[in-house]
Amino acid sequence: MALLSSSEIQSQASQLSDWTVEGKELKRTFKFKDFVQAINFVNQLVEPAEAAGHHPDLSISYNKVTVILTSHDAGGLTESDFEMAKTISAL
Ligand SMILES: C[C@H](O)[C@H](O)[C@H]1CNC2=NC(N)=NC(=O)C2=N1
Repeated sequence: MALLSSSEIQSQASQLSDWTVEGKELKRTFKFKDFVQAINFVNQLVEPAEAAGHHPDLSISYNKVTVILTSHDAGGLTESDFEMAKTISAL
């Protein structure tokens, strides 16, 4: 998947709420009631990530899950990252 230009990134990001572009990453923190709910959310990510062959970088801190999307192969943001952000937002 090809790297997006900065204008493509801006236009894609404008279609997403609650995600921020930070350098070569698309980032969002989700907050839950407790750790179990946070882990449930992480488990829900597994199937769409496997289906897309595109995997988020995750960090979990008690009831918060930070999701970072970047295309490691391409070395930056691609269409796959924005598609996965939309998929995750819709869970
Ligand atoms: C072979 C396999 O498709 C690749 O290793 C995929 C797997 N998942 C991936 N996920 C992400 N976020 N970036 C990648 O470059 C990537 N590469």
